[in-house]
Amino acid sequence: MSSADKNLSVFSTEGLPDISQRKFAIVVAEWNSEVTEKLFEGAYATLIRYGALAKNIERGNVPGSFELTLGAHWYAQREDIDAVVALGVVIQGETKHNDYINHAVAQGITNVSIKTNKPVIFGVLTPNNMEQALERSGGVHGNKGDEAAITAIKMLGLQEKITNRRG
Ligand SMILES: Nc1c(NC[C@H](O)[C@H](O)[C@H](O)CO)[nH]c(=O)[nH]c1=O
Ligand SMILES: CC(=O)[C@@H](O)COP(=O)(O)O
Repeated sequence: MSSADKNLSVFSTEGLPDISQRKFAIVVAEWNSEVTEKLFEGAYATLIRYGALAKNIERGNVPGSFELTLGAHWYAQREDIDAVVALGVVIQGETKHNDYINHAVAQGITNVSIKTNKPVIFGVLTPNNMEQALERSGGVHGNKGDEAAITAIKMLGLQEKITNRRG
């Protein structure tokens, strides 16, 4: 199913865990900031809506999506951070540069998540053009930032269930 068939901001909220004591980091790429700011707004608002406290949400900017991996790693290594949301927008250019960035950051974020044993969420848009980016950052297809935040919350819920750990 593509984003065109499933609005990124529509999701089941059944059984979400209590996140009032959980700490989140949101790492935001500055490239295409008109879009990444909207992703951030969506992610931040979703965390707050489902119970996170503003004082428990930290933001860090990185220059481009390629740097999301290291930014996420620095946050995920911190003992007090429970989950990290990485937000970026890599728009296809004339060359394959975007492919290298996309693959590197997808793999990099996966590695950080496994290495630190924490949810590190891939909130990176990989559109063909700015129009597709805008459609997925608060436009007709919803907001990937909302989806990334709810994914972080759901993974914390699963972690609690599997490990019997309360936040
Ligand atoms: N073209 C885009 C980039 N490019 C920059 C890289 O992410 C990186 O900062 C640079 O290669 C230095 O390591 N980044 C995006 O997030 N989005 C783009 O469309
Ligand atoms: C995805 C990018 O980094 C972008 O600047 C590359 O554009 P191009 O492929 O046209 O050089």
